[in-house]
Amino acid sequence: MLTTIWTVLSIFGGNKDKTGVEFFLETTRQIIATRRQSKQKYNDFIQLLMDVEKDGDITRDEADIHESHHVNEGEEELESEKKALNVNLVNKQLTEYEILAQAIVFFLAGYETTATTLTFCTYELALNQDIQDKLYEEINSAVDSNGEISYEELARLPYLDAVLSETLRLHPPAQRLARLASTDYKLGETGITLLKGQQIEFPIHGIHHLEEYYPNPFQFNPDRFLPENRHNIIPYTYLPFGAGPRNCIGMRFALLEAKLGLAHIIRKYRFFRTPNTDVPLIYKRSFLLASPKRLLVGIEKRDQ
Ligand code: HEM
Repeated sequence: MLTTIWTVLSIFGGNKDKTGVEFFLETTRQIIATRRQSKQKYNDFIQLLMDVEKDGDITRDEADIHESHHVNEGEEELESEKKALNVNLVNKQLTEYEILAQAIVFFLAGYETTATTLTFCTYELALNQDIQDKLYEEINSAVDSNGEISYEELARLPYLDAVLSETLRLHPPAQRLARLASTDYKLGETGITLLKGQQIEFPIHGIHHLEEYYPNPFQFNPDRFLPENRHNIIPYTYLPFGAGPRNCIGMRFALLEAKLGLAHIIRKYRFFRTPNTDVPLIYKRSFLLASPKRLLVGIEKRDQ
């Protein structure tokens, strides 16, 4: 796994410089060593991984079996999750190498993707003042007298959810998904048979921009994701977090984090288009993460 990460980072960086990975490896190694020495327990991700290493006893929580992407839920999906999550997961232990690999994936997958989502969201809000105003109204009506928003309150705000979902549709941070066929598989009546060992790629960005799934696909229109319209979205045509048993494990956390961040930012600041705002955006060539050459918007403090 680390070899793959190195390759990916080298491609991103455009050279074979391993300094970034080495920094993460060294930091994680040090954290693990210090904790082992002090025997102090922390309430965080690395501690969870260390506990798995120590106890060697991981069995799946019943609730995990029912997890799947909220708009991609179907019998087939749940069945495949059930199969995947019940296989070979008993008594899995992690080596230190695996702990390091997981920690790096979480650093990479966990930060860049959410930051990119919020960046694209501010861009769309800058271009669509009416949508920004509507979002501001919704958020303002939900905060308490201390300016705080509870988890329950955040989760029930339909327009905030719709704005982020539409951002993830129009600008999915991950461009593609990949799977390896574990067996020969005939694709319905298409005449196509996937061969065992073949890699299959799913162009998320392309699927999200097809007129037949999303009318007027290049328009930023959060209404598509409002509760009364959501049923129009065909399962597996909305894939910002992937799908199936190997979909994004950080999805719920990412949505919570992005919603909380956005709510606090929008309450205090307004985004707007400037002469330097590129419309449309100009992208760098990238095989994995969407990355514009530059993304400039104006920002001003709101009168409170
Ligand atoms: C807006 C934010 C995010 C987006 C758009 C995103 C997107 C994705 C996508 C498309 C995949 C591949 C899923 C598939 O192949 O079906 C993935 C996998 C993954 N993501 Fe995220 N992600 C986000 C945030 C996070 C966060 C916050 C974390 C961790 C805290 C995280 C951890 C992971 C991990 C560990 C995997 C690999 C899962 C596996 O292979 O089983 N992601 N993510």
